[in-house]
Amino acid sequence: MIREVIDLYMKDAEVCYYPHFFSANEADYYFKKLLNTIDWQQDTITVFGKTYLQPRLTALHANNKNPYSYSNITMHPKTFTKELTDIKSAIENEVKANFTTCLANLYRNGQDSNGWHADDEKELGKKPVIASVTFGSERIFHFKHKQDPSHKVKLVLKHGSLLLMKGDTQKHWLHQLPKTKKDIGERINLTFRIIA
Ligand SMILES: O=C(O)CCC(=O)C(=O)O
Ligand SMILES: [Fe+2]
Repeated sequence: MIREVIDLYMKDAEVCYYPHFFSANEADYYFKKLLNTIDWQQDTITVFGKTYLQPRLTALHANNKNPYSYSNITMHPKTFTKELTDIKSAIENEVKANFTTCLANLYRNGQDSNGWHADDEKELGKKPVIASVTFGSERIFHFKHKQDPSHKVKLVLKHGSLLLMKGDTQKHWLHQLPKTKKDIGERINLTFRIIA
């Protein structure tokens, strides 16, 4: 299959965006299925010694037993569901990587968010390949260069889209999913990663 792909041409990074990686029908199907079959939970995180409820629900799935730790929490994976396996295969056909792990995020409404961070934990390796899929309400996504914060990139992550981050992206850039005052519904994000 031939799909539209947009290279973001960001300095010190390798990022590309597939606005319609999945068809509208596939995306509708996966959104409903994932909402109902994933065991979503709200974890607490500790940042600078203070404990907060995460402003979103999450789940970790993998084809190995390797945990994933960030912001002082350690998640232990469950096995992949049928839909996660199918989505992973569709991405791997395009991306030529073998993902082990999926961190799933459920943003319940515009008040749920994901603050500035880089996915640079050492278990992801030196140049992590991260494939990030969106189902449900579209949201704005921001990048900011670590050494040159005036260097910013914004994009809208659409229903059924795929954002691919590789190379030195995590080394040189932060990303976030800000809150929005818009009255919007749920968004599911799946980030496929390699944790060997
Ligand atoms: O929801 C998103 O699009 C971003 C998720 C993300 O950055 C992460 O889980 O590391
Ligand atoms: Fe991230």
